[in-house]
Amino acid sequence: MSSPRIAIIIYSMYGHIAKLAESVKEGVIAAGGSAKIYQIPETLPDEILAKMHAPPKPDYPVISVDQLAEFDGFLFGIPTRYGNFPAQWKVSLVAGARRRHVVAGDLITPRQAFWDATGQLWATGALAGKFAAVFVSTGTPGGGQEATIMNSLSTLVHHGIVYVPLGYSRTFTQLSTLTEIHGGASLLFFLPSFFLYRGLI
Ligand SMILES: Cc1cc2nc3c(=O)[nH]c(=O)nc-3n(C[C@H](O)[C@H](O)[C@H](O)COP(=O)(O)O)c2cc1C
Repeated sequence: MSSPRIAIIIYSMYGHIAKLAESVKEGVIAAGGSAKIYQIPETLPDEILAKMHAPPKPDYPVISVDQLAEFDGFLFGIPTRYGNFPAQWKVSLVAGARRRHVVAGDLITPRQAFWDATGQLWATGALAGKFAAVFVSTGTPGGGQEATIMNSLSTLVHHGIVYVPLGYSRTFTQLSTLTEIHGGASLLFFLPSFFLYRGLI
């Protein structure tokens, strides 16, 4: 059986998700697979990013929504915004979709957010039956890691993408330890179940 084609797809403004993505990739390799890291398009103009003290973007290829159908599985990296996607991933409110950025007095129309550009894929079921997991970064330990993942599920469900949970069956020790700070969705632990789900190991 051929290896599943896995895309690690991230947005990272300050580099934390990018760093996590490298660990996630190591986890895929350790589980016997391979994966490539992609980043979604930035929607903010450079002037705004500079005001937000954002460092230069990581050096990953930018993925378009049309490429999603080429993969069997996804690992989505989301830096939380109040327990939800950042607008680069998905503009959650209708009002937000009409938002304008003001730069030096000029109005700049933001680019369409990644998930918001997947209507055609949704309507044709192009991503149905593919597999996905989500990893997040937050600024604070109780900052909404699980809320962010839960809020991503509606998008996955609409596409018919199967969410692969971490679960506790193989991770109880790691997730119940009180000796270190950790989240509840460490990809290194979840990945073997991803491959099990695919019947690959
Ligand atoms: C508008 C906004 C909202 C945020 N909301 C939260 C939040 O609810 N909880 C939290 O812990 N961090 C929050 N953060 C911090 C980001 O999650 C954090 O900077 C991000 O995970 C860093 O990832 P990155 O370095 O890959 O961009 C927020 C940041 C911004 C700009």
